[in-house]
Parts: sequence; structure tokens; C-alpha cells
Amino acid sequence: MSMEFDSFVLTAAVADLTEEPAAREHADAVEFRMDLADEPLSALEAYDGELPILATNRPAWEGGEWDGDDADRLEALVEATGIDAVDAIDVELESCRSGDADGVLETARERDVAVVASAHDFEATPDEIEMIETLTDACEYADVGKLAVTAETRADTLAVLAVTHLLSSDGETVATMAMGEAGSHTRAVAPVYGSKIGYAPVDPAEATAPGQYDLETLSRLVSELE
Ligand SMILES: O=C1C[C@@](O)(C(=O)O)C[C@@H](O)[C@@H]1O
Repeated sequence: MSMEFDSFVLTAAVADLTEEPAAREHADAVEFRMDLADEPLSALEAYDGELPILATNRPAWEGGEWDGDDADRLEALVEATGIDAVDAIDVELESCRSGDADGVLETARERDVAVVASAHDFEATPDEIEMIETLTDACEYADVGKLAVTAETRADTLAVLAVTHLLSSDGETVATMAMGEAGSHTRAVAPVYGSKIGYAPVDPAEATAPGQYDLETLSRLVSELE
């Protein structure tokens, strides 16, 4: 089944699927960071949790921990789409643009698995035009276009929110967040402007990106701001 993003989806970002029961109370889905797990495909096969899974296999060149062959990385994602609980996958926009992800995108479509095309900037917040272009491009490849940038100032966070508002009011399905301390509040506020996915660790010590709130906190903030 394909994950739906017509309303906000709060994911518990985990490296270990045995954390899922602890996420159930607050999360709508689990983001399984395959690149952070020891035996990701075996873990997926053994999964018998309740929450649907968004599978991510982030390479080192996009801030993740997969540093092996890129074709093997994408092949692992293809295998993940064959697992019932996997209702969505995350594919890097860069892999979509190069054509490397063509097979993954096609298999996901055939298997009715939703796709999130993602882009990250771990250094800065690009200008608004560039963010709009990146997200628009990502939305062409996938069901959701996702952009995570690094904010240093309030102007950066405002730019991310403005772009989120612009694209979502134009009917695009986007997920946005500003990483880093200055960007934390965007994780709670971006959904108000139309961002459709949030990421939070169950245990704050296990954050998968800088500036994340823990799951319980993000769930509370998002529901209070709605
Ligand atoms: O790409 C994203 C967004 C993220 O980087 C964040 O900033 O919350 C966290 C990652 O786990 C996820 O894959």
C-alpha cells in the first residue's frame, strides 16, 4: 500500500526497528534509516510492527552512512519495496536526476510504494529561487519533494517557510525543515505552511539530524499549532 501524504505524517526516525512499539503512541510512520542499521534487509523482513515504514538508505555523499557501492545501495531500496510494511521510500534527488534511480522509481510505482525525493544542504540555506527549483524538480520525480537545509539565521528559517507555503499553495506535496539549532522551530511550524512530513527520534540521544525535537515533543508542538 502506498503511504498517503494528504495530511501531515509524523515519522519516528530510527536506526533500529525494535524501537517501533515505543513510537506508536505519537508517530504515524517509522522512517527506517537503513544506512544506520547493521542488517537492514533482515530487520525489514523480521518486522512485525504496526506502523508503516518509510525506508531511507542515505549515502555518505548526502550526509548518510552508506559508503559502499551506490548501485548496491539503490538495489537494497528496491528490495525494501518488496516488503509489505514498506509503504514509502526516500530517494535522493541527485540519484533521480542522474538516472541512477530509474529502476527504483519504476519498481516503487509498480509496487504501489510512495516515493519521497529528497535534497539536503548541510552547510547553508540556499536562496529562495534555488529552493523552489529544487523542490519543484523533486516533486516531478516523486509523490513528495523534500528539502532539508541548514539555517543560521531567522531570515533563513523564514525563507524555508515562505518556499513551503508557496509550493504547497500551488498544490505541490512538499516536506521541508531547517536543520541546526536556529532551524528547530521550523520542524513544528513548517506543517502549518504545508509541509507534509516530520522526522523525530524516539530517544533524543538518537537524533538523525541536527536540531530535531524528540518525537513526543514534535507531536505535541505540531498538534498544538494546527
Ligand atoms: O532527510 C531526512 C530529514 C532529516 O535530515 C531531518 O532533518 O529531520 C532526518 C533524516 O532522518 C531524514 O532522512
